[in-house]
Amino acid sequence: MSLEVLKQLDGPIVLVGAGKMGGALLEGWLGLGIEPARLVVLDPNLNPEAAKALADKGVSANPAYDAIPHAAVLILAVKPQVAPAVIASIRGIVGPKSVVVSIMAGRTIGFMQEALPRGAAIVRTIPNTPAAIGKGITVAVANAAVSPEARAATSALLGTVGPVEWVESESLIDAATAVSGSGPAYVFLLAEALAKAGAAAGLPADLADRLARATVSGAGALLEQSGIDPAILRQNVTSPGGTTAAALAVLMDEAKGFGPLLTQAVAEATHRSRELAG
Ligand SMILES: NC(=O)C1=CN([C@@H]2O[C@H](COP(=O)(O)OP(=O)(O)OC[C@H]3O[C@@H](n4cnc5c(N)ncnc54)[C@H](O)[C@@H]3O)[C@@H](O)[C@H]2O)C=CC1
Ligand SMILES: O=C(O)[C@@H]1CCC=N1
Repeated sequence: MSLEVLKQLDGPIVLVGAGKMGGALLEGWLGLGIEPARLVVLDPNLNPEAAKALADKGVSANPAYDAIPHAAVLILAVKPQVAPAVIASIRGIVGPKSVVVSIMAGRTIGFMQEALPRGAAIVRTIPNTPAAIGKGITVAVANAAVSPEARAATSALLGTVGPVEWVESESLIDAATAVSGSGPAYVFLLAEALAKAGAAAGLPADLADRLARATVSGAGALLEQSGIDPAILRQNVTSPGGTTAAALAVLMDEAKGFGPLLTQAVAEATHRSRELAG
């Protein structure tokens, strides 16, 4: 269904910025059936091998700007700090029927409305890097110029790499950025810290790495596939008076445990997202 919506788009899907997040979306799209010929990738720092690999797949990489028709969907996936210069350079690709989808942390719809042609349809989103394997999640908010068709096209495009959660209030995007946008980094840090803690407890470092990796990915898969509340899954591991209870007494400390630490971390990330608005 979603790919059908994309096939009917009038114009290319233009990705501006193919770094870690733009590249993850691109990998997801190519892996999940988007026609490569629909895609245009603009990134001045693409290395020659990457540009050739895209061209070999049928993706247009760094064509001349004036050869690019108005985009059906244009995804802004550059750093928020370079947004003013980048938007100025791509304005010509934005036509009356284009929808501009920003994945930039912080940059507001108001900022983009100022920088893009008057009346542009804009969706501000925050995806995350598991999109590369079709396991992302995106939170999105639209401005008033986004038609139901443009919203459907955006949902279809981002929906190829995971669910899309539409919200009505733009202010929620900063907190969503702190939870799901940055969140994979917190989970990877957990894997790193668990491996180090295992080595400190006497395991050979390479075994500790394998155990931590398999534990984080296995627990994530169980959470996803079982659909069971994480608190119940936690209780299922925890025998009264056993080893897990001993560890959780530290991790669930009301003052110094995971809970207050993550609340503080998410508050800091939310604050930083607001600062990046510019
Ligand atoms: N990395 C992540 O997990 C997430 C990142 N984001 C957002 O995605 C955006 C990109 O972040 P990353 O991919 O991490 O950064 P990155 O630095 O890996 O990618 C940015 C890309 O933009 C390219 N670029 C620079 N100037 C350009 C121009 N004039 N035209 C086209 N491309 C240009 C760079 O060469 C680079 O490949 C940021 O705004 C970030 O806030 C959002 C959600 C998650
Ligand atoms: O760290 C950042 O600013 C970006 C936004 C969310 C994940 N990476």
